Amino acid sequence: MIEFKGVSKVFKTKDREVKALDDVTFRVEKGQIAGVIGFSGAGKSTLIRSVNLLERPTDGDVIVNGQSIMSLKGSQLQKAKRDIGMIFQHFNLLQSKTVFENVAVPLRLVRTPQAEVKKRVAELLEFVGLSDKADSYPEQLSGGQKQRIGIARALASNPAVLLCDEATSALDPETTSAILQLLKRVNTEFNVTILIITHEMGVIREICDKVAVMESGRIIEEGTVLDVFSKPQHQTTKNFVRSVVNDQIPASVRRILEQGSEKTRIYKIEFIGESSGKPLLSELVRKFDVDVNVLFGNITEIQDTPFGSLTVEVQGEPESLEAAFQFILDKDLLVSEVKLDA
Ligand SMILES: Nc1ncnc2c1ncn2[C@@H]1O[C@H](COP(=O)(O)OP(=O)(O)OP(=O)(O)O)[C@@H](O)[C@H]1O
Repeated sequence: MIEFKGVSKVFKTKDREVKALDDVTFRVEKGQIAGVIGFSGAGKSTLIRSVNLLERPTDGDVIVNGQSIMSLKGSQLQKAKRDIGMIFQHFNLLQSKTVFENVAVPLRLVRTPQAEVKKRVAELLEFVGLSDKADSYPEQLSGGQKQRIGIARALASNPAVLLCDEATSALDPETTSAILQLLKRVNTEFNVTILIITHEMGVIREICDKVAVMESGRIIEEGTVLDVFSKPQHQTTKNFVRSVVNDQIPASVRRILEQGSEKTRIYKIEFIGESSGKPLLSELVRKFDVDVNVLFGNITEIQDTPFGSLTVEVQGEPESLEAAFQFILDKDLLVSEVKLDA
């Protein structure tokens, strides 16, 4: 569990002060995967680095696994930090050490006996699928392989919490997906709570349960990933959602709208999960004297839940259209009429 309570951080430089975090309150439950998204400079790195005190907040409190990390000192703080693993955008591996020795670093720090080190590193390399690379050096690995080693190293001390600082930003889309799936396994197999910071909404969509959107050091919106994707409130959030779910009116639909006819209406039916637009469409055709054409479909998956919209054209006499519209309104579906100025 990670909890930020009114956390602020002010950086003082020679000529000015920067408020990198401004009264941030946010909670990640045990076993959750939470993502924080924001543009460059929003304060994401400062936020994630405050969890293990790589940055010490100037105000507020950070609670990790039930204890205020900021009140700890000396050996107690070291012990608490061992319970927090971290992976980085540029992997931060030691270039002069083998893969085996890189993964062993946290174990060596606490003087783990050699036989135990060997056993644990072998387990970890197997978990990340790189048992055959134990004697290689980081420069001999691909980006994805380096991040797998970063993950193995971060897990060496059996942490309850894993911090991911733009962990996939340097990777291509396919490798990103493989690393995200590995993080999902870390979460489900070891019940590790994961906090991810990213500027890519695709990362949030693929593995997060919860998301917070940051801007100018503040959290401007937060919620479950499904809620934030389906009902984004803030313009910045809408822009992030748009980067993975295209909700613009396509040119072909625009042309129909421009022609404008009282015998045609266009609707966008949004759906989440099991409910889909299909039964509605066949019912419309059966019950009313209208024709229905699907103009545009847009379906994505948030974790394993289908999410998207269908844009349909309904044609008929004005009274049939009105009756069909009332029927749609009575349904428990998110339906809106598509208009040019929308
Ligand atoms: N050590 C520092 N000294 C002074 N200002 C800093 C320092 N670290 C960060 N800042 C400032 O704090 C603000 C937040 O920075 P931060 O790196 O947390 O943002 P970010 O969202 O992680 O951005 P990016 O995605 O570019 O890393 C920025 O205005 C940045 O310039």
